[in-house]
Amino acid sequence: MTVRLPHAMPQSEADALKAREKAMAQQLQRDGVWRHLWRVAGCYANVSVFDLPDNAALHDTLSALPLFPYMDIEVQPLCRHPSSIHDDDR
Ligand SMILES: O=C(O)CC1=CCC(=O)O1
Repeated sequence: MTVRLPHAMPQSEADALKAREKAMAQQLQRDGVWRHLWRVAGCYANVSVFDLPDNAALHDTLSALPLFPYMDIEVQPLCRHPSSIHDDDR
């Protein structure tokens, strides 16, 4: 996800959006839905792993994010690799 806030957006509006995004992201992590959240070094972007039952649920989750209107999102479907030794890849 790459965040592209308009330069003209007032700082207070941007700060409020980021605070709502953080609260939702942390709740989704507690719920086990947002499994990984990594900053892309040097960019206002992240790489995330979501655990959801299907594409419709992923779309509903992503489009409910407060920053959704201001993000370019690229989705790559993942599934368990047969050689993985990590239980949490299931
Ligand atoms: O900062 C970002 O990459 C966008 C974002 C995702 C979760 C969050 O709190 O901010």
